[in-house]
Amino acid sequence: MTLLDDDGVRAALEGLPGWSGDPSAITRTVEAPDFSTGIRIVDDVAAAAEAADHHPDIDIRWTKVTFTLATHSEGGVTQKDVDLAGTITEIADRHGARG
Ligand SMILES: C[C@H](O)[C@H](O)[C@H]1CNC2=NC(N)=NC(=O)C2=N1
Repeated sequence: MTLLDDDGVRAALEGLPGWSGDPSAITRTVEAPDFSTGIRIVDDVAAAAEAADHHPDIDIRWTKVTFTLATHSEGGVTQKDVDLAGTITEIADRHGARG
């Protein structure tokens, strides 16, 4: 899996609303309608991560859930991270999260 450079990450972020980052990692904090919904988002993301064999760092703070993605084996952001970020966005949108 090829590492994305600065321009590659910038271009990818244009297609990922709410995400920010640089070639080391990309991140997004979503705000769920309530704590339980946040946990359901995390549960659905966990299933997607297992299916993709690619796993985000996840920080849960009441209704705010932060996802951070990097490909550890490559030392930075790859297409795998961009793809999972898109899936996380779909999941968060489906559960009515903002941010
Ligand atoms: C063997 C397995 O494919 C690797 O350990 C996977 C698992 N999940 C992973 N997740 C993330 N975010 N980065 C990785 O490099 C990674 N590697």
